[in-house]
Amino acid sequence: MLIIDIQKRLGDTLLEVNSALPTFGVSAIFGRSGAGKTSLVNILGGLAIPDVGRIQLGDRVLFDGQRNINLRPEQRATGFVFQDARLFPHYSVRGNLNYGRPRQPNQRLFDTVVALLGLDKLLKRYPAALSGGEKQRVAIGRALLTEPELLLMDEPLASLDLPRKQELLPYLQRMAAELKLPIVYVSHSLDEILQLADHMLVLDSGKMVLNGPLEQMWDSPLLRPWQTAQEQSSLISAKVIETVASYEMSRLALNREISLWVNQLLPQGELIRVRIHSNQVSVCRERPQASSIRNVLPVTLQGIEPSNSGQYVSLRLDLAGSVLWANITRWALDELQLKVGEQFFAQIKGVSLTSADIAAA
Ligand SMILES: Nc1ncnc2c1ncn2[C@@H]1O[C@H](COP(=O)(O)OP(=O)(O)OP(=O)(O)O)[C@@H](O)[C@H]1O
Repeated sequence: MLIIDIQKRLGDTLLEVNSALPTFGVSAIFGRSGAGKTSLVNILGGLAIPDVGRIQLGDRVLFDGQRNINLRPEQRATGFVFQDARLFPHYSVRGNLNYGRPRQPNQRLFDTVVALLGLDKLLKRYPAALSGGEKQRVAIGRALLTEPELLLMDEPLASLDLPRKQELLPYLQRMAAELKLPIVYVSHSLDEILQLADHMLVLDSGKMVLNGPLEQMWDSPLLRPWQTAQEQSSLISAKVIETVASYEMSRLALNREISLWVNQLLPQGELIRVRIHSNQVSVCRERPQASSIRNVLPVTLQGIEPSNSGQYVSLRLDLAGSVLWANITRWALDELQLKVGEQFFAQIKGVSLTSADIAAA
């Protein structure tokens, strides 16, 4: 565990975090501008000092105010990746990658990182001849080659345009999946977090308001301010149990009886996280016959929440133990006379799920 129990006054804001993050996978730090995300990451890396508290990574104490322990950044074994790549312009890519490596560098790790980040063809180039996305890949490689025990990434995609972001995301996904290294990842983007993170900590005005596994945090009402009705969604993890190559569809098992078809060919046996937009889910009392919709799934109504605009309501449904949200009009709610505890069917179009909605879990 990465134990964080700190306080720091930042002007008018008191940053106060008391939490534990897992020491595997990607933990996203999310929140509004000025919430304290960068300050928290700087504190973890030793670039800023808390007023009081303790930070412990596994059994290593990085900071303990009471015991006067404050490891310097280089003693903490943390790698940093910032918004801008901060490469040395007079060093080649190879020179940048070698900067800050241990005295007896691990050649196998060098080869792995170069392959993982697709840097082999860039090694002789200088930063001026790299695109923004390529520079960030080098910055990430350089951080990994310092052989850190914790990688801190402060909005590494924020300075890139959308095509460059999309170019870099698969590298980050591969890196997160293949390296056994905890990553703390600051982001403004729920889309990015969906693609990368396993865990999410949300800060609001310096206070931690959410902290837990991504699926459990995803539909929290506290995240609503970031989501328009079109963006409201549920997040469900499931294993790929069947693929139909001729139709490019895959079936995900939600439990022994219930499964979800998605319009992607996915690797058999892989655990997948899928986002289902609430506007793409409709409900019906009877199972429709001969429908074009692939997914007609039994659900139980757990709750009905009004929307801000009052035009529609959000139904909280139990789908094989996972939460599924459906937005329907108030008119439909009145007509169907839905009551909490009732069982009926949810319909989800397989084609409503795109690659941006699907990530490895
Ligand atoms: N050294 C400091 N002294 C005084 N106030 C500070 C200091 N550092 C940060 N702050 C303030 O603390 C708050 C949190 O800043 P921080 O940069 O950590 O937020 P953030 O969530 O990373 O924001 P952004 O998403 O805009 O980068 C802001 O209001 C900022 O002005």
